[in-house]
Order: sequence, then structure tokens, then C-alpha cells
Amino acid sequence: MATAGPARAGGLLQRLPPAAWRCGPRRARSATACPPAAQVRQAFLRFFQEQHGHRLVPSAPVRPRGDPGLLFVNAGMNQFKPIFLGTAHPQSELVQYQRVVNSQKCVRAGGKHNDLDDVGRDVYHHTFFEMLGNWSFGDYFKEKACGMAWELLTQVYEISKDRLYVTYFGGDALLGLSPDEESRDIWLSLGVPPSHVLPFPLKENFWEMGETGPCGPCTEIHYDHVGGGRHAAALVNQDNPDVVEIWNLVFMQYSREVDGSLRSLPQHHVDTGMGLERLVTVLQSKHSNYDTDLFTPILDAIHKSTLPPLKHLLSCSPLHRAAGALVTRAWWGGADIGSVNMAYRVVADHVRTLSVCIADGVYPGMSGAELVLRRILRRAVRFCTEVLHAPPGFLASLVPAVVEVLGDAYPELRKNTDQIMTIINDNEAAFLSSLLRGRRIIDRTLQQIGPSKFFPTEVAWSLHGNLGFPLDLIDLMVEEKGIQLDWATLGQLAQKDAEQSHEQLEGSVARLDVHSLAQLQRDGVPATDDSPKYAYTIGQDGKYAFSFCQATVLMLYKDHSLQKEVGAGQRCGVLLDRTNFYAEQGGQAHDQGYLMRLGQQDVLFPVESVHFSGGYVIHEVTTPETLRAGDQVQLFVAEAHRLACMVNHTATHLLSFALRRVLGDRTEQQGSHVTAEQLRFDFSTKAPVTTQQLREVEGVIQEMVERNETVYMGEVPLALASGVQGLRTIDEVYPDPVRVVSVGVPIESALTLNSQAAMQTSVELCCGTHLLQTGAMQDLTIISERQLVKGISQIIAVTREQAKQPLAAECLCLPDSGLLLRMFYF
Ligand SMILES: Nc1ncnc2c1ncn2[C@@H]1O[C@H](COP(=O)(O)OP(=O)(O)OP(=O)(O)O)[C@@H](O)[C@H]1O
Ligand SMILES: [Zn+2]
Repeated sequence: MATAGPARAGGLLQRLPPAAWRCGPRRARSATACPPAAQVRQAFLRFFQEQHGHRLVPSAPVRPRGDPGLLFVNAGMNQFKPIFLGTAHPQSELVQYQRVVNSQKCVRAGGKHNDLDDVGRDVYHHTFFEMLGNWSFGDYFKEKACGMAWELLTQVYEISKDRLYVTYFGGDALLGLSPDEESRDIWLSLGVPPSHVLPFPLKENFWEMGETGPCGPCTEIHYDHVGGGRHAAALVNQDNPDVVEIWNLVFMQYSREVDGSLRSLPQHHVDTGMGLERLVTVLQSKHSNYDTDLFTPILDAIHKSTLPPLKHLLSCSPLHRAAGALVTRAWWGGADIGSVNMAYRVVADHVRTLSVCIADGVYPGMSGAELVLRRILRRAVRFCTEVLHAPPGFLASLVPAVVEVLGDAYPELRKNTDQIMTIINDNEAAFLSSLLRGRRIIDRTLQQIGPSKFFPTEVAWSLHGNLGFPLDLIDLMVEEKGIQLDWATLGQLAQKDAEQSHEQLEGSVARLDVHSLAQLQRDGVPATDDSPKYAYTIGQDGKYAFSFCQATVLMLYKDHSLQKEVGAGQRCGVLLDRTNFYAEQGGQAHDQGYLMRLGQQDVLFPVESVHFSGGYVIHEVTTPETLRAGDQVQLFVAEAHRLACMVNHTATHLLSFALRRVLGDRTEQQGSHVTAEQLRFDFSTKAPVTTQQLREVEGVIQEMVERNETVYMGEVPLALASGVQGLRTIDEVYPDPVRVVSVGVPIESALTLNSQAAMQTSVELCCGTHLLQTGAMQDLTIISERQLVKGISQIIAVTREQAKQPLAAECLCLPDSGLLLRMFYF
């Protein structure tokens, strides 16, 4: 399909005032005539949705779903990763996506994409930003993608063409990759002058998802903020604030293999991302993102309540940036004008990030994304207090300004404003008091070490780990006394930490890669029939009988490839036509057990883990003997372990219901994890939970257990289930049809229109395995309840015999983590 002409583009924006788009850099600069950011965002979405048949998909929360390698959602493509990897559930909506458009909340403040250090120093990198993107999943490719991008920028947004430069992949001899001449020629054919079409090497113009996985050449669009007929090609990709990348179009056509080689992907995809803040800066004829209406209300709010004057704030010349870089090391001792400007930018940026993260359920904490958020908060607090001399509570007071800017696009901010402010205030108070404590520890240590060049590494590491002190802050504090941190040793410790968490992540996982998944689909291998996991009954005596399951080995998976045979002593994934093993998902631990080859009763193949990927269940085993495709196996699930998981999973549903009953309807589940030993349940609550309330919660559960209520389970269309009032869902992507679990009320009654059942008992969307009657739970005891942060609590509970045992009194102290911990002794 040819790209739409100007007439259609004009039609697209017909509801926008014509003047709104007439403030390009070469036109009159009038703040009022500039398109507000909201219109810019809207025009992007409408262009792809209405003119080019894309489906509008809402922004995913910034807390990643099912991607343990990722701290925050950092690009629009994250939520579509299962499509690129081929792991999307065959019954999920994802597999139907062909053309998609969205505006994604992104955080780049840790992990691979970490722009934290640039924030405040330049005027176009933020820790939180919005990425506008359009996607093709096996649909259009390079020509249409470039054509639409060019049309949007030059005809709809009316950006002058002579300010735009495009880059393409210039090839890589080592990898044997030729230049992406296809993209180059497309740009030329669109009328971009050859002097504006520039080749760049792998580093700039080849995009990779990670060390392995989908990748491909990209083509980027850069904008020259100076213009005036100059030729700025030499400034492209030079980190020059005058010539900035605005849009990146990635063409996913390869996958990087473990051995470093590249293989063609089964399907070619387009993944694009344009920073809204940078685009709005261009369209509002500004030079700095902080000068646009995405930031000015926040900067005004800072200005109104702080003493230092707002000077040169919005223009960040290279000179200013250099000054900014210098003062970061100096401002601890006192403020200067450069750091005031930087402080405004840092605080405005960080309060946006904090607001968005907290609204999406990431709270400042002790590890992973939570820890990163805590550092962001502490960095913001330091700038507020040390540079802007703002009183406690100042940072949180900026949240309404953030909500004013972003609340229409992301209503969750409006919904959670109070909670965001409370959490920021609580954490600020904890930090300020730990600053005092840290200062005392540092002073005492300095007195004790006598004449020494270095500050003791173990003290610094512990201040860093336990009190959340940034190492550079400790460095500045000891530097005043002429002492240094031993950065070499600290670097080794940090490296060790990173390696450990990497190993934990990579360790046990047996997941099918994109090629194997595509090959299985190509070969017509059906998704694993795992319905036997639900095949169990309960006898008169209340005992559970699990049905027997026999299956055929369809394929083995080892060294990232599908194999027909695996020799003895090898660790591999076993793909069967059917299984009764529960694969780790939905917060429930995977089953344990073993496989046995038919007719060979003396050789057990213990199952170490069970994973689910693209509809296939993979059993991870270390083979005691050769295993081949076609072998018949019997499956033995460890029944006691499975039953314990079932008890605890059903208990989790009852707990969720009972908490809502006792604490009110606004109690929302934030996360849960069910193992055979215990259950963990995180939930939001307005006020701290009292001991009395916890006893009531246990009482509600006890009644449901004593009534030995039937647990009804069944599959229903997702649309039907999600419309039910009071139904418990968590922000997960559910398959369609979806499984519903209802306690005491048959599914049909629970889901009828106007049914109050979901308000009066536990009705949840859930794929877990559950008891058939609540009686087997016997008892439930909450063994700990603690507040993770104000507004979010975590309960750990045990059931059956364990619930009846008296607990040993134990006192847990967390070093100044801002956590309130309570243990209950029964
Ligand atoms: N930290 C950020 N703050 C604001 N916008 C960003 C940031 N990082 C990326 N973007 C925007 O998202 C688009 C796509 O992201 P991509 O990963 O290609 O950027 P990038 O190559 O990291 O950008 P840069 O090289 O400028 O840091 C960019 O073209 C830019 O407009
Ligand atoms: Zn569940």
C-alpha cells in the first residue's frame, strides 16, 4: 500500500487547530502556537491507527512482566518480546498482533540501558520518558516503515526536511554483514538528499535485544536544532546537544546465537521508537526537553517553593554541561549556579520517574528495580536539600505537577497520587535519618583508622548495601578529610555481586529459543496438552487421587537446538505430547517428580524444573540413559509436593478474599508466590494492618475451611470473565479462554450478569492447581506481616499441620531500610 498523501494527513489532524503545527523552527516562535505535548502524542497514535491500520495497545506498566533479566520496561518493544521470541501463548491476544502502535512509559536507569548519569547534565536524556512506537509483526518491512516515518515527520508534523538526517547500517566485515543498502535506497527514493543519508557501524546502527536473541540493522532519524541552511552531517551521533536522535527504526531480521553467529529469523519484524520529549522539543521550537510543556509545570512548581533563583535553567550550553559535570563532585560542599540548574533538571526528571514507577507498583526498596528507584529517590532528595535548600516534604509536593502533566495519558497516576506522595515522604524521612547515622558511622570510622590513605572497604560496602549510601557520596564525605575509597576493591565487589545475580538468572533455565520455537511451529508440533495437570479427584475419605499420565517424547532440547536423541548424563529439556506436570507460572512453583521409560521400571529420569514457553511445556532432566524422540514415558508427579502447592494456592485465594473482606474493597493484590512450604502475599492497603485485623482475616478463612466449600474451576471466554464486578485479576496477560476459580459458587452463577458472587466469595482468574474442597487446608496461620513500604504489606502464611505449630519467637531487624517489621507469635 502506498503511503498516505498530504491530503489524508491533513484529514488526520483536522480536529487540531491549524496553527498548532505552524511553529517549526523556521516559522514564528510563539509559545501559544506550539502544539501541546498531548496533541503531539495523540497525532502519532492517530496517524498509525487511523491512516495505517495499526491497533492501539496501551502502555504496559514499567514493572516488567515475566522478564527477570529486565529491571524496568525500557522500550516500547518489551511487552512484545514474546512475539519476537516466538514464546507468546498460542491462545493469547499477542499472537494475533500484526500492526501495533503505542506510547510506552519507559525507564532507563539501570541494567543495559542506564541513562541515569546523563540526566541533569544534558537536556535530552531522562530516566523516565515516553516512547512512541509502531510495530510490524511479520507484516510490512523496511519500505513502508521508512515511508510512514517520513510522511509523519515531514507532512503531518511539518518538520523541515533540511533539518533531518538519516543513518543506516554501514556493514560489518568481521561478521560478514553487508551494508543495509536497502534502507539507504529507500531514504533516497523518498527524496532525502544523499548528503543527509549516512552510514554508521555496528555500534550505532545494529540493534540487539541482549547477548543472544533477535537483532538487526536499524535506521535512525536525527534532527539539527540549529539549522539555518548549515550542513550538520558531521555532528550526527557525536553526542552533540544540537543534533539529536529522535527516532529509531529497527528491522529485526536475525537472531544472535550463543556462538556469536547470526541466523535469519523465521519472521521479519519492524520495531520503532521515538522519544516524545525530544519530538515535542522539536515541534515547540525549543532546544531543551525541559523547556517544553512536559516539564515546565514541574519546574515552575520547584521554582515557586525554593529559594535559589532560576537562572539559565532552560538553556544548557556545552559550557553549562561541562560545569554541570564538574559540580556533581563539588556540590556536596556547597551550591553554585551550575548545580542549581542541574538540580532543577534532576529533581524534575526524578520526580516523574518516581511517580510513574510507584503508580505501577515499583517501590523504593532493597534489591533490583526497587533498589534503583531508591537510589533515584535519594539522588533527588540530595539535590533538593543540599542544592535547593528545600525542606523535607518538598519532593513529594511536586507530584501534583507531574500528575497535571501526565495524568490524562496515564490515569494510574491520578488514581494513586496520595500513595505516591506518602511513599516519597516516608522514604525521604528514612534517608534523611540514615544520612545522619551514616555521617556518624563515617566520623567514628575516620577517628578509628588513624593515619591511612584509604577508608575501610567493608564499612563503605556495608553503608552502601545496608544504608543505601551511594558510593560517590561516601567518597565525597571522606574526601573532605583527605581520605579515599579503594575503588579497585569496591569495583571487584560490585562485579562479584553482578555475576552472582547473572548466574542465578541464567542458571537453571531451560527455555526454548526463537528458532526452536519456530521450527516446532513449522513442523506442526502441537502445543503440549497439559490438561492432565488438572486431572485429579477427591475420595470419600478426603484423599486426593492424581490420575496417571503416559506420553511420547516429541523432541529433546539441548545446546539451544532441538535434538532427536540425547546421550546419558546430559542435561536437557524434554518435550512431550502431553503432561500432568505443572510448569512454573502464575506465582505457583513447578511440580517435582520423575519420568520413567515404558517397560524400564528401574531407571528414573528426575525432573528438575518445568517451564512453559510458547505453548510448550519443557521438563528439565539430567538423563541417566539415552533418551530418544518417540520413547514412551510414564510421568510421576510428586503427589505430596503437588498437594501442598494446591493447598497453599487455594489458601492464597482465600487470603486475598479475607483481606478484602476485613480491610475493605480497595485492598489489591500486588504479588504472590506459592510453594509447598508456604505462601507469600503482597497487597496494597490504606493503613497498617493491626494484629486484631489479622486474626479476623484468619477467622474468615477458617470459616471457609470449616464449611469445606467446593472449589469450582472452568474455562470461560476472557471477555466474559473480565467484565465481572469484583473479580480478582492481576495485571497479567491472560490466555483466551481463561480459567476461572470460584470458591463455593459455581462458575456459571458467579459469572452471570449482576451476580454479586465475586464480591461475596473468592472468584479469580487463575491457571494454578487448586483443592477441590477447602477442607484439606485444615488451618491457616499468618506467620509474619510486614510493611514493605507505607501502603504495601506482605504476609507470609502456612497451612495444615504447620499452621498448628507454635512458632519460635524470633526478632528480625532490618538495618534502617525504612521497613517496619512485625512478627506475630501464637
Ligand atoms: N534516556 C532517554 N530520554 C529520553 N528519550 C530517550 C532516551 N533514550 C532514548 N530516547 C528516545 O527513544 C528513541 C529510541 O530509543 P533508542 O534505544 O534507539 O535510543 P538511544 O540510541 O539509547 O538514544 P541515545 O543514543 O540518544 O541515548 C530515541 O531515538 C530517543 O528519541
Ligand atoms: Zn491463583
